[in-house]
Amino acid sequence: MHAAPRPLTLAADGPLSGHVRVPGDKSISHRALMLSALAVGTSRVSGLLEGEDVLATAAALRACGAGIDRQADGDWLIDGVGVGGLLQPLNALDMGNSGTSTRLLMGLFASHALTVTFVGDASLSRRPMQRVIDPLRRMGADISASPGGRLPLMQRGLCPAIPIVHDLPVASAQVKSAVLLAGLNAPGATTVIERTPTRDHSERMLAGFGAEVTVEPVPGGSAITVRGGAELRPRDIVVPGDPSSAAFPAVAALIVPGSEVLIEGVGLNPTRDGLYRVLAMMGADIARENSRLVGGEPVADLRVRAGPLIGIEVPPEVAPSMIDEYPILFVAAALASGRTVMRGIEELRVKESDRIATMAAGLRACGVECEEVPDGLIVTGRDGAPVPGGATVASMLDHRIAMSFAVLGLRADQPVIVDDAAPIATSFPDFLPLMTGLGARVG
Ligand SMILES: O=C(O)C1=C[C@@H](OP(=O)(O)O)[C@@H](O)[C@H](O)C1
Ligand SMILES: C=C(OP(=O)(O)O)C(=O)O
Repeated sequence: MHAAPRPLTLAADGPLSGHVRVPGDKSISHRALMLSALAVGTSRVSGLLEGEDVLATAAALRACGAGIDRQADGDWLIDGVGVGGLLQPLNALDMGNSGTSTRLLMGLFASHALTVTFVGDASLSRRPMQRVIDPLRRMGADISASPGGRLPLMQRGLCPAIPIVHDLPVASAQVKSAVLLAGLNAPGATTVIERTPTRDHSERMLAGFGAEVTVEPVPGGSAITVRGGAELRPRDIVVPGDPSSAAFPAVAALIVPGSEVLIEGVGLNPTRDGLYRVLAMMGADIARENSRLVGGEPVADLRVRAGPLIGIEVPPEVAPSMIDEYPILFVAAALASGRTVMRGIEELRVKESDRIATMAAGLRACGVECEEVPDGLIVTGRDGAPVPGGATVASMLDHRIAMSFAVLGLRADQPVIVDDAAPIATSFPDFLPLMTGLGARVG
């Protein structure tokens, strides 16, 4: 997908300022397309993230019979085929760099009698799929994966699927969602037991489309149950701004002295807002203004002002609510005073890259002291002093690594060169114009 590497360096000559709006939430955008494609009739989605990951989901659903079109006003119209109504795709489905597309679509196709081949880029082809293969096999899918339970893989679904109770072995919203999506076309109740809460967009949106979903406390967690067989009703969805994307301008504003930035319309679902809670514990000045509900999701404008940050021990239980935000938290920690200890985050090792190892290597190259441990990273902050920089860092086909080091460059004595910024287009295609609009300079 990404041809020639595109290096990127950002710098700041003075404070960042302005009002910005980040693109639509990636998790919600994937789910809006998938559930609309299974509804009977036409759904409208406003604010859909038009990043490569979400476009991979759209292309896959289109290849299986859903009508998916972008309107001149930027809204997307989706003509659904009904639960169980997807058609046999003619070619392999290319998931690009997107774990969410792959795992959720595997679930969705597991209850269709279709043979589907999933392929992806070099990063996605290294990521573990066994965590979805296991429950989907129990639901009746026949899956042949590459060694280690990886892509490329071929799957033959069963229609209807067999309802199961699945106790999640890892805290993963993708696995939870895959099982619930398969359960839509299974007779009776399909239940996922979750020990630690993870993002609940699937549960919220399934209920919004008219599926019967219940969440009940069970010893040591909660049981999320979907009842199969219900017809999904089309609906209009407004996608809030992505808190995971907002994290980059937010941390940029915190670390560039004198900055004040307003980020409008940021989704702050409590299963997603961990970074903002942790930054507040570190002393960050981030005010939530104009709190409201958008499309059933809590949203606010974030006013971020630069100021000193204090290193802390980040409570491991917060991890699922900010799992994608650790790379940029490592950057904030690099500018804080004292040590920031971030543990219980071994899941970072199986994202688009090993985010602990990739960030540790790049931070060290930029002169930041850090200690990698099996389940995390301990960063010794520079107490507000700029990092030395003067290094080229590898983004490893990982959008969040690329954006994190671009932001670090804003507070570095010498340039921080990101070797390849092309992956940023997977989740935040307008990252660069947004950052330059706030006063950053491409250096
Ligand atoms: O369900 C989702 O939309 C996502 C869940 C998380 O993955 P895991 O479920 O693998 O933790 C997250 O890292 C990913 O960016 C999006
Ligand atoms: C991990 C991520 O996404 P995915 O799993 O969908 O590739 C991410 O966006 O940081």
